[in-house]
Amino acid sequence: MGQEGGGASGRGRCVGRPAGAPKEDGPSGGQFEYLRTVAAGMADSTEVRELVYLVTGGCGFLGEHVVRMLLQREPRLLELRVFDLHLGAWLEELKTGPVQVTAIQGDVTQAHEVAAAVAGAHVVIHTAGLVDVFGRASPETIYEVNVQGTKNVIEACVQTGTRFLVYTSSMEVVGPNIKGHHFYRGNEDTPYEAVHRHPYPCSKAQAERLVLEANGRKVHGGLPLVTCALRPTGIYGEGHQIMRDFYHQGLRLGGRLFRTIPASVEHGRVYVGNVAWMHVLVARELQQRAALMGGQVYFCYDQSPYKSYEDFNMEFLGPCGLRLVETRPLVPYWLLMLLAALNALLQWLLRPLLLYAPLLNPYTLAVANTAFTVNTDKAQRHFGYEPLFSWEDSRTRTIRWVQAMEGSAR
Ligand SMILES: NC(=O)C1=CN([C@@H]2O[C@H](COP(=O)(O)OP(=O)(O)OC[C@H]3O[C@@H](n4cnc5c(N)ncnc54)[C@H](O)[C@@H]3O)[C@@H](O)[C@H]2O)C=CC1
Ligand SMILES: C[C@@H](CO)CCC[C@@H](C)[C@H]1CC[C@H]2[C@@H]3[C@H](O)CC4=CC(=O)CC[C@]4(C)[C@H]3CC[C@]12C
Repeated sequence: MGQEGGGASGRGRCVGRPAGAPKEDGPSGGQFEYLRTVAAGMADSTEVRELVYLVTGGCGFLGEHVVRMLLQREPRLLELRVFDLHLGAWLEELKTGPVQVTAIQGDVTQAHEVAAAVAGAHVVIHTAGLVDVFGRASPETIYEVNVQGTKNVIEACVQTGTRFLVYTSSMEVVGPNIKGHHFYRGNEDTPYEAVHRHPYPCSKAQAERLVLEANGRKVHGGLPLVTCALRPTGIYGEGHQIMRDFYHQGLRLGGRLFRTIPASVEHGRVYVGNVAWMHVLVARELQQRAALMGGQVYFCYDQSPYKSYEDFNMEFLGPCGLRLVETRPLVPYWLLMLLAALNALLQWLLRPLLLYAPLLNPYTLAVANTAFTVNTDKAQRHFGYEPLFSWEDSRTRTIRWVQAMEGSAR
């Protein structure tokens, strides 16, 4: 097996043991024009339908796009199992096509529920997770879902004989680290001190390590388990809850957003449709190129431009009437740090009464102010990945989604 994982290979360190608490509902899916088109254009091929796929977290922001992309672009699909704590009503519309779509309401922290869902599947795409950097979940459950949940998925594959496992990891497995080191146009082999303290990156790093270390384990039936991990940078597109939060914040402030991050601090972003496509492609090619791809990590990338987080968001929010005030942050960084700390204190004080989880907290401020961009072609070299959606297409689709939200916001 080709070992390319080196510096940024996720052999990171976590300071302190992470743990977590239940996550809020992910955004309901189904209302995006592209996704409806994808569903309508379900794969129609002469290939034999014989494969069973399971997507955990299949009703989440990314999960929904993966589910729909599989239906459109995996012609060998016989059954698609969608496993999630919160099932979306939109799943019903997918049950009219040639693929059997099985909705399974379940919890990845419950090993028996995972084993029942995995049994008989040829491929598992594990996207389920608590994506929380806002303090909504206590550390214990972040660990429970992201690490123990992943252990349950791995053991279910081994016990039931499922041989192919794709894990949705994250750029956060690498960085930004707690020292604020910039990661500039890095790749999967770039040396970087991946040291974390926050429960979310710690849990993702531990889960990724478990998945990669499971590669080659014998599953029921004696054949080896083949695993790999995909590391998206900041995903954007139809259904992105944080983009929705920024939009509504701008509406509340009279159409203005106030810059808090220097324009020079570039943050990697990738369109959700391209991330979904990479999941579909890697799951297919993993079956053909196990020796090369097994145990590997791949950053998710496309032609989305390198910009600061706020400037990138304005590519979509600007055409929808919002304006980013000032070309440089209005308030000094030390004052932002103070405000972020006050938000964290308020969250702690109010927790017995209500959940106060603003976008600005010490962790999000530090991450947003640390450049992290990737420049790699490993996915292209290993399994022929090319983005399915151009930057222009990704931008147009996202703008249309915000505009559709605008209609509902009036
Ligand atoms: N959103 C982003 O920018 C990025 C996300 N990722 C990863 O992508 C994956 C999906 O993230 P998103 O779609 O953004 O999040 P999301 O919160 O929209 O989707 C996560 C899904 O997992 C489900 N889930 C949560 N706990 C569960 C449990 N105990 N049992 C079963 N299902 C459970 C949720 O109900 C939800 O549908 C996550 O693993 C995340 O770490 C990685 C890089 C960037
Ligand atoms: C100064 C604050 C208020 O203006 C910061 C506002 C932006 C932040 C909310 C985001 C900046 C960077 C984002 C993270 C990044 O894209 C990497 C991620 C990877 C994941 O796996 C999950 C999401 C996230 C942690 C993402 C979350 C939001 C930001 C911190």
